[in-house]
Amino acid sequence: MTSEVVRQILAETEARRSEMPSLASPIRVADPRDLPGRARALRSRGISPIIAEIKPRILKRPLLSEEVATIAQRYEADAGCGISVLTQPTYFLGSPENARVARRSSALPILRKDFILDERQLDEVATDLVLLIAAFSSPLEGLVEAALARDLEPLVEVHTEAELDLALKTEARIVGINNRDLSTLKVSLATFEGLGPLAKNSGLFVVAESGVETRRDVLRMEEAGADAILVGTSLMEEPGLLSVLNGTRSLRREDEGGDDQRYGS
Ligand SMILES: O=P(O)(O)OC[C@@H](O)[C@@H](O)c1c[nH]c2ccccc12
Repeated sequence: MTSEVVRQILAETEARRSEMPSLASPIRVADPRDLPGRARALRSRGISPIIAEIKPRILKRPLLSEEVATIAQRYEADAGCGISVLTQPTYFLGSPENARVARRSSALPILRKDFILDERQLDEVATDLVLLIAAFSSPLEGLVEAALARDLEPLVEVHTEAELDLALKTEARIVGINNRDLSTLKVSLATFEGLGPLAKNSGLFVVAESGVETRRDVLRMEEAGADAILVGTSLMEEPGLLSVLNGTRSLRREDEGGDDQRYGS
């Protein structure tokens, strides 16, 4: 079962397949950036690795290139671990250009977030990582291999144990466990707590995705084994929250409630 919104996105993507150019020249990013390496480096400094998302839908409008650049620079300055960029155009109001701008504007690894149904979509923009959704990106094994052949690190997203098993059968080294159920769009952090330890036992780099809003949520995901945590909505609403979520700035009680001072000085 899939939600109406997701069904619509999949139908649109499917319809675009007929216009996609053939595989003349598979794309290759010049100098791939290593997400797990950066996560390790941050962790050794006591910083929680947060993959911060650029998700225009939260602002209900597409972003100007300058805005994408500003957000990307802010995420890097606040010790983010990577940047996730929505490129899905209609529902999420993203674009491949946003991924290009984000990569130009910061030194962080860039994860492209879209609904990848066809190998040719991988050549639309050069990034460091690409999201493949186990429930939709089919055949998963083939798309994982196609990504790896381009030095494009696949992050395979799962929401159930069956999908995790599917991901484990591929060559993927990074798995994302989505706390949001794409059939109901409901979020529960307990999803990661159930599947995270299973994925970790398999030796994968494990990302907790969706529904994280507070420092407490971050610590809860780390407790359950998250190597990195992906956050979209709450950062788009308040970019300054990144330094609170990753623990580089603490939220002081006396500052709570004030607008600008909410996150301490
Ligand atoms: O906004 P949130 O709850 O912090 O979630 C971010 C991210 O996990 C979410 O945007 C996402 C997870 N998987 C996806 C697949 C497609 C589009 C978007 C997503």
